[in-house]
Amino acid sequence: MKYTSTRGKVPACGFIDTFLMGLGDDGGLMIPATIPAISSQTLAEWQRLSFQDLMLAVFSLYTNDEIPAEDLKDLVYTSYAGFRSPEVLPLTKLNDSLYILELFHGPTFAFKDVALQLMGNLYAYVAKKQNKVINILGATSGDTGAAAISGVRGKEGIQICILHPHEKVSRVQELQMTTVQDDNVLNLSVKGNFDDCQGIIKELFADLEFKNKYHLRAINSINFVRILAQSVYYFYAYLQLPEGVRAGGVNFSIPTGNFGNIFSGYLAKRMGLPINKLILATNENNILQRFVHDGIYMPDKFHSTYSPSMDIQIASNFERYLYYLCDEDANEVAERMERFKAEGRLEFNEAEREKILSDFGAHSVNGAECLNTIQAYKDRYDYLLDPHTACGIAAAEADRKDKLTVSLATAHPAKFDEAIRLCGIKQSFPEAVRELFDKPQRQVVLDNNKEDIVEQLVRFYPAD
Ligand SMILES: Cc1ncc(COP(=O)(O)O)c(C=O)c1O
Ligand SMILES: N[C@@H](CCOP(=O)(O)O)C(=O)O
Repeated sequence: MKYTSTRGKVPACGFIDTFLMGLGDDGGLMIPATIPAISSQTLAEWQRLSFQDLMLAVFSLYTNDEIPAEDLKDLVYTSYAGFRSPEVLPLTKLNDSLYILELFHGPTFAFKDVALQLMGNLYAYVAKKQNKVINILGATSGDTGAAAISGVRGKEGIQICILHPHEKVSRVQELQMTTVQDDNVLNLSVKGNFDDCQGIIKELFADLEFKNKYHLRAINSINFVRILAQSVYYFYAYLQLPEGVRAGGVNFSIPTGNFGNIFSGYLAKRMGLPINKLILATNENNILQRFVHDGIYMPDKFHSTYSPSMDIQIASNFERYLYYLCDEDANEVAERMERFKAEGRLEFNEAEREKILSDFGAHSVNGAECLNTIQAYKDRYDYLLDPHTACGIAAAEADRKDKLTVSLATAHPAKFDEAIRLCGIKQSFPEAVRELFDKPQRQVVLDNNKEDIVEQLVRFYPAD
C-alpha cells in the first residue's frame, strides 16, 4: 500500500512515513493510493473478532508489514487495556431503529482516545525503533488535546505542544490538559478560537524548513492514521448489530466539526461496509450542513455553543472528501483549494450536489434543540447524552426517523456539565474527573499571534 496526497505533489510513500509526515508536504492531506475492498465473505469472517482483533485486521491491510505482526498486536492490545468497558466500545440499543455506539470509555472520556491511545504508543514505538525525534504539535477545541496528551505524557523521546482556544473549552477539558505536570507537555492557551489555532499549526506544518528542523508530527485528523483507527469502529458497530436487523444496511449519525470522524465512516463505506447514509450533525457552526444542503462550502460567523468541541468553521478533512468528489483528480483538488483560499467559498454543480446528497444527510442543531434532546432522552430512556452526542441524536431523528441508525456517542456528559446543568440535571462525576478539580494547572496564555507561539515552540522542542 502506498500513500499519496490529495494535491498530488508528494512522492508515493509508505505507512510509517505517512504517519510521520502528518500534513502532506504539498499542503494536501495524505490518503491511500487505493482503498482496500472488503468482501462480504471477509466481513462475515470479521464477525467473531474482538475490537482489538478487528483493529489488527483493518490495520494489517494498510501497514505493508512495516510493523511486524507481533509488535502491532502488542501496540493494539496495550492501547485498549485501560478502557473502562470490556467491549471497549459498547453498543447500546435505545429502540428498534436507534442504537448508540459509546466511544467515550477511554482515559479522557471522549472518542479521541480510540485513535490517540494507539497513536501515542505508535509514536513511542517509532521513536525507539527508528531513533526519530517526535515533537508533536496539535490544535484542539478540547478533546483531541486531552486525549493526545494522555497518549504520550511522560513517554521517552516525545514532546507534545497543544494549542487550545483560551476560555473556549469546557472546564473539565481545560483541567484534563493543564493539570498534567509531565515535562514533555506544553499547553498554549491562545486568545482566539479553534480555527485560529488550527490555522497556525497548519501554517507551521506547511513551512517545510521549520517542520523538518523541529521534527513536527501531527496528532490531529490531518494525520491519516487517526482516520484509519476511527474507521474501525464503524465496522465494529455494524458487526455487533443482529444480522437480521442490519440486513438492509445501516445509517450512522455523527456529531461533526473537523469532519474527521465522519470521513472515517466514509472510508469504511468505500472499503465496502454497507452504510446507507452518513448523517452529519452540526451545532450552529453549520458550514458542513450548508455544504450538504446548499452545495456551497463557505465559513460563516463563529458561534460559541453548548458543544464547544464542534465550534469549528474550517473543517480539515473536507479536502479528503473533495478528493473523492473530484474522482481522485489531485490537480482539480489543488485548484479548488487555491480558489477557496482566494475567494473564501466553493460552489458545487448539480451532479456533485446529487452525489453529496447520496452520501450524506445533514442537520444543524441549535442550542435549544440540543438541550431539549438531552432532557428528552433522560426522561424517555434514562440515558444521559453529552451535548455533542445530543446533536447526533437530534440529527438522526430529523433525518432518518425510524430507519436503522447507529448514533455515535463522542463524549461522556461529565466533560460538559455546563450544558447538563442547564437541563436541570445533576450528574455524578466519575472519580477520574472529580479529582481533576484539586490539581494545580500549568499553561501559557498567549495572544493569537504566530510569532509568540513560535517563540514558545522553539524554546520547548529540541532542534537538530
Ligand atoms: C465530543 C466531540 N464530538 C464531536 C466532535 C467532532 O468530530 P470531528 O472533528 O472529527 O468532526 C469532536 C471534535 O472533534 C468532539 O470532541
Ligand atoms: N474537536 C476536535 C478538534 C480537532 O479535531 P481533530 O479531529 O482534527 O483532532 C478537538 O476536540 O480538539
